[in-house]
Amino acid sequence: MSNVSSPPTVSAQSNPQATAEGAPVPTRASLRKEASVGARIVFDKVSKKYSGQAESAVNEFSLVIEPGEFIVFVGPSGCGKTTTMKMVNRIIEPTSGIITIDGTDIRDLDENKLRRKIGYVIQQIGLFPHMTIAENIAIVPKLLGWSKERIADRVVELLELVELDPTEYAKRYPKELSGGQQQRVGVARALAADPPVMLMDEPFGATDPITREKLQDEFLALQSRIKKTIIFVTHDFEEAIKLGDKIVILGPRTNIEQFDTPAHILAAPANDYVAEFIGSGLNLKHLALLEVADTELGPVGAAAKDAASVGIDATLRDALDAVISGDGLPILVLDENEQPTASISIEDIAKRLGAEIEAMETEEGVK
Ligand SMILES: Nc1ncnc2c1ncn2[C@@H]1O[C@H](COP(=O)(O)OP(=O)(O)OP(=O)(O)O)[C@@H](O)[C@H]1O
Repeated sequence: MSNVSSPPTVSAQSNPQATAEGAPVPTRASLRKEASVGARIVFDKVSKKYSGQAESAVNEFSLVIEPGEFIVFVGPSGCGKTTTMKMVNRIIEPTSGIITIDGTDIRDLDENKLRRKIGYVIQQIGLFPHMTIAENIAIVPKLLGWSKERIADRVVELLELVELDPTEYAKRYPKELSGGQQQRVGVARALAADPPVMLMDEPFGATDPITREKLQDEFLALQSRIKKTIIFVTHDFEEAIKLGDKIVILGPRTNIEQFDTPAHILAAPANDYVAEFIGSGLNLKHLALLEVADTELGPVGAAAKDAASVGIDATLRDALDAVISGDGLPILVLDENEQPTASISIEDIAKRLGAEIEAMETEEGVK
């Protein structure tokens, strides 16, 4: 479950330079320059058996996550996603097995030190209602003994990072923000001390579909800049293919059914379990990973002058939606300057999809 009883202070994070011993006060530009990149996380035969349970919830789970990778754990309810994630910051202790971060066994790290390396974002957000947004974000830097000036600087930087205007939001209280805005603050707070690792447990799960999509897009853009190592738990396979560099599809007791890129999983599900999990919308989901720009397109003249249009940087999923809503006829493709540059038809889309799947299957076969 994604319930978290721990107070937000466990979502502590660290800046290696930022210790209570008193590091020099960096400027905002230097903070950005020093930003920690992700760490390598290795699970080696990690198991967890809760007392009173007949079977272990997590059973000999082994996985290597490289620095800066965005890994999504997806699987049915109760398969052990959250338990596995919470063992990384030692909210839950494994029964056996080893987890290392950058080569260090996490049991050899002081718990507080460990948690300062790890940002933690959960669905319930856990903002303190009696603290302003700025105070909420400042919790961990304060614990780390940062100067007032440095904290204030970091709060502004983080609010800008998550696209909330500091002058407008810093002094508000959580209840004065929408659910999506609160979730952005949750992300900002987890990033406060620049941790190399982020654990995210269904962070966007409680938001409506439109807000959720927006938060996903924003977070992807953010990750392309900050390059943390992320473990993200979700029930939602669509969310997994949109966000993950790689997806871990889990079966009962965290059995890894497939660990691969979204495109490979869609093109070549490892077994029936995965195929079933992906569901019948497989090809449609695949289209969301392909771009109009990389597709063989028709001439501008193939589309009617008043046809609908799609941007050259859109996905084939968007293009298909536009084609279908335009009665199935070819539509215009617009370049960066919004000028017609080509057309796209259902046949162009189908051809690209077929070629892509064939190429991936061949690649799989060669491996
Ligand atoms: N504190 C606990 N004590 C006993 N059993 C637990 C405890 N926490 C979880 N479990 C059990 O361990 C298994 C894995 O739970 P976990 O929350 O890790 O699954 P999950 O995949 O994250 O599920 P969900 O998607 O529903 O959040 C489940 O069978 C659950 O009932």
